This record gives sequence, C-alpha cells and structure tokens, in this order.
Amino acid sequence: MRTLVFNAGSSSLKFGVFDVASDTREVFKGSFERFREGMCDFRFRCGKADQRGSASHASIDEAIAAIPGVLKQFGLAAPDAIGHRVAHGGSTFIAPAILEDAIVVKIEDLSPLAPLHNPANLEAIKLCRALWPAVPQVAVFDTSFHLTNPTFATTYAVPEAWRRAGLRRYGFHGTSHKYVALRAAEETGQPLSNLQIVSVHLGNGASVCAVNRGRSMDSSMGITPLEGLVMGTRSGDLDPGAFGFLARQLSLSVADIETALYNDSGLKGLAGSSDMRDIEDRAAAGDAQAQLAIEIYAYRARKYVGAYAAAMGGIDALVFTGGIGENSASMRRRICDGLAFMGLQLDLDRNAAPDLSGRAAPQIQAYGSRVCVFVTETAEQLMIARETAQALARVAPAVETIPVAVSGRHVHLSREAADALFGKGYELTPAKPLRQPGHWAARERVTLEGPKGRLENVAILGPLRMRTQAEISRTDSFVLGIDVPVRESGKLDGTPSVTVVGPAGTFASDGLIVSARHIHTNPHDAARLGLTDGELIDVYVGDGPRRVTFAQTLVRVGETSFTEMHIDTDEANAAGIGACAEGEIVPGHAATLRS
Ligand SMILES: Nc1ncnc2c1ncn2[C@@H]1O[C@H](COP(=O)(O)OP(=O)(O)O)[C@@H](O)[C@H]1O
Ligand SMILES: CC(=O)OP(=O)(O)O
Ligand SMILES: [Mg+2]
Repeated sequence: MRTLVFNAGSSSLKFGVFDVASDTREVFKGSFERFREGMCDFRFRCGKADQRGSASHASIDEAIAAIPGVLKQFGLAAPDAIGHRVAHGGSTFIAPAILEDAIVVKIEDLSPLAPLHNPANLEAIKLCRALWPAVPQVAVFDTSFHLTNPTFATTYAVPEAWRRAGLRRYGFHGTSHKYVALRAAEETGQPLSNLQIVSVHLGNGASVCAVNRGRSMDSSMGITPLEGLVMGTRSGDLDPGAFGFLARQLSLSVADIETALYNDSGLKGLAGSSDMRDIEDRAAAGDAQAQLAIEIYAYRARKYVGAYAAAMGGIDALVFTGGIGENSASMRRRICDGLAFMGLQLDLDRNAAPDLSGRAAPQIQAYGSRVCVFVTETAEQLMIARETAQALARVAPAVETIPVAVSGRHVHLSREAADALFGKGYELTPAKPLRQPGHWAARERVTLEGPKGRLENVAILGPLRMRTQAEISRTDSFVLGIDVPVRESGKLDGTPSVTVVGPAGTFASDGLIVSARHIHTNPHDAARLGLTDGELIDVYVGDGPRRVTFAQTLVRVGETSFTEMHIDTDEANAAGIGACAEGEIVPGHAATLRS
C-alpha cells in the first residue's frame, strides 16, 4: 500500500510517501521549512535524487497546496491511503481515527487549543479530500500517547467548574516520544516495560516526556502546546499571574497575550529569531542576547529532565530528538551539564559527532555513566504511515497491554501490630517506593510462623492499615502448614491467622490470604481499556512456552492508581516471567462482575 503522510508542524511541513508492507519503506521524503519573507527552503529525496533549494511559498498552507505538483514531478501516482498528523485530539481520540465528516468537525473544534497546528493539519486534510475523494484518510494524534497519564499529572489545581469545562493537561509530540522510546529500548536490548526513559523532543515546538515502562506518565505541554519548554516562538512555562500583570500594566487583551505567547515569545522573544541555527551562530559571534537565550533554553530543559527522573523514581535512558535535539551537540551538552549527580554523564567526543545515518540511535554517554543517552532522528511520518495502515486494516481492536508486577510474600501491619513487633510508637522506615502512589516497602522485615514451619525475611508494605494482613503464595502456605484461601485484599473474614514475629514481640495477624490476582487502574485508563471496577477479566501473560491465560482477574479502579496487574510468585513462575512483564487483555472479554 502506498501511503502519503503529512506532518505540518508549527515551523515546517514534512511529508513522505511510504510503501507499507511487512516492512514500511520510505519512497519519498520531503520538507518545506524556514518560512521567511515570502519564501522557504525545500528538500526532496527520492531514490538517488536529493534536491534542495528555496521555493516561493510564504506559508505552510501554500506549501501544502504545492505538494500534489511535487508528487507528480517525481512520478508518484495517487496514493492508496493518506495519514495526517493532527496535533490536538483532546481526550476523544485515544487512537488514530478514519477521517469522516464528524471527525473533521471535532478536529476543527479543538483548533483554538492548538492554533499553530490544527488549522494547518485541517488544511492538508481538506486539500486531500478534495483531490482524492476516494482515498481513505486517517488522522494520527499527538495527544493520544499521553492519554495514559495519571490523573494527578493531568489535573490543574483550579476550581472544579473549570475542570468540568475541560481544563486539563494533555501533552503533544506523542508520536515522536513513542517512536524514540521504542528506538532507545531496541538499542539497549531491553523491553520497554523495564525502562524509565526521559524523551526530549526539541524542534520548533519542544517537549519532554516521562516514558515510564513504555507508557507516557507525564509531559511538559499542557492543555495547549504552550506549556513547558522554551520554544521557537512560544514561551513555555509562565506564572499565570503574568496575565493580570499584562492586562493592568500594558492593557493587553486575552487575544493579544495569546498571540504574543504563541508567535513572539520563546527564542524569538528573547533574541529576535525562532531558529536555533541563527541563535547559535549569533551566540558564537558574541551576541549576549543570543547567549542568554541559549542558557535559558538549556536550563528549562535540564529542570524537566530532573523533574521527570524524580516523577518516575528513576531514569535509565535520556533520548534527544527533533531538529535541535538531533543536530545541536552544544545544546545537548548544556542540558546534560550538572546531571552527573543522577548518574548521567556525556562523552563529549561521542556527543560532538553522533552517526545518525540510517535509523541508528547512537549512544553518547560517557563510559561508566549509569544513564544511557541517545540521539535519534524522530520518525513521526513513518509512525503515522504504520498507524494509518493499522487503522485501515480494521483488524480486531488492537491488543491492550498492561504492565504486570509480581508480588512476593508480604504483610501489612496495623498500629497495634507495629507496637507489638517493634516497640510502642515505632515508626517503620520507608526504603523503596512502590508504583502505587503513596505505598512503599519498609526497611524492616518480619518472620511468619505456622505449625509446620517459618518464612523469614518477609517484607512489610506501608503505610500502616486498620488490620494486619499477611499475603503469601500457595507454595508458602505448605511451608507454614496452614490452608490459606484465595481472597481479595481486605476481605479477611473467615481467613486463618498467622503469627508475625518481630524483634520486640509477636502478633497474631487479623488474616492470612493468597491474594486474588488483580489489576489496579484509574478511571482514565479504565475508560481507555474498557474496564469497570469489580469486573473479572482474562489476561494473557508471558510470551514463552509457558504463556498462560489468567482468567477471572479482578479489576480495581482507584482515583490515583497506577495501572498495573499484580500476581504472586506462583503465578509468575507458572507463566515463566521475571519481576516485570506485560499482560494482554483478552479481547472481547465478558463483563463478569465479582460477587
Ligand atoms: N544543525 C542544527 N543546529 C542547531 N539547530 C538546528 C540544526 N538543524 C535544525 N535545527 C533547529 O531545529 C529546529 C526545527 O526543528 P524541527 O524538528 O525541524 O521543527 P518542527 O517542530 O517544525 O518539526 C529549528 O530551531 C532549527 O534551527
Ligand atoms: C505540538 C508541537 O509543538 O509541534 P511542532 O513541534 O511540530 O510545532
Ligand atoms: Mg515537529
């Protein structure tokens, strides 16, 4: 299938023609950029041809209109399918959408929230619909990848009425962040589900994304692509108090302020040009404004890298992409300067000359750096071509995966139990945060004692609870010599007790259970995955010869839960998996509710 892809960004129009078969191959690659004074630069690559020059297109819209002519010039017949990048998809589009009239209207409705992007994206959509009415078209949204962000990352602390009206954070450049995270994982040879990646996309628009074990957890852009980093013409983060100040001091209207924040701020506002190449040239020539603009730009990006490492509780890899991320070695160095405290050090020689030929994602960290650092070309058009093909194939709904975590034996203690085991008023020491927000494993350990034997060095999970509950596997129950039922956490009535032994004494637990396998999720992810609280679903786990279906897995929806399936060590061994894996929800599951 020949797929034409449009990627209209805020400063450039990139487009490509792909042969989408088992392997997606780019047949033609084109771009129009550096729009200025009635002209722009173009580059077209097709087979051995590589043409560059300037064209008389004054705007992205004019360049869009020129594309059919360019395709004809290279003998490229009408496409079989067309994929469009659409920046803002709101909360509606969790996946690519086939462009029917109603979808086009929704994209139009979102235009005020991405005024530099959605109108240009719509321009391309409308041109193609007029030119090739019979060719199917698909929109691939920047925002979709971030719809996995937890509510605590997407919620602004504003009045409820504003939130109900739709004020929330989204995040953009999702196609790029998803692609570069995949590339980095490929290079490390590890599954994405093992990695905590900070992806730094520095183009004309710029954003940082925390890709936590394959899922976007947070990103620096908000309800619009204005929040976050310093960009070509956009301000990024700004004190909301600035609006009042500007209205009072300079008598600016909301429209004046918005226009300036989108078009006249960022690098352009700081140093007169939105193009990093100009700014770097001027800084090198001693221009103090350009030097300050670079410092501000790098400092803001470095703050976000640190923030997202903290948000995920760790970082394995940092990835740079986008026009500036791919090409500016000095900007990468400035951003990484001072991050040695978190185990991240660049190799200055490798950083100066990464080999980006082909689809390579070279590593540029210093020998011994704990965090890997990658530079990779982003491939938004390639991803859009693939996703367009998938959307059109109308295969069974894409398989939804969720991370699987293995719970070892552990106890939850009440205040009374902690007093008895460690001494009155003893405070446990949190040693390791768990992925569920607010939960941790304590440094202290206890022993469980049954009629037949003991289990030593058993973990304590905090914080304290109302009742003391021990959770073990069925294999463990044979060691203790106690017949233990499978139960949902907290449902302890009729379960046996076990003696918990601590350094200061013993305590008989309120309950002892084999925890029923379950999935923690939040309302947002639950909606995306089509799950409801209390539902029992089937999940495939493992991909080796021991792959199993875990039937009757309980869904537990909590406001701030991190989406994750919990199984015990017996179940993990049965599926042949290690500490982390991915589970696949069996499509078309019947909605059985727990009794
Ligand atoms: N060699 C280079 N050195 C520094 N910056 C560069 C270089 N090449 C491109 N850039 C910068 O990349 C930015 C454009 O990035 P790009 O990803 O193409 O933009 P868009 O967001 O429109 O897709 C511009 O600021 C441009 O100056
Ligand atoms: C969302 C956004 O800022 O995109 P771009 O970088 O293409 O302008
Ligand atoms: Mg871009």
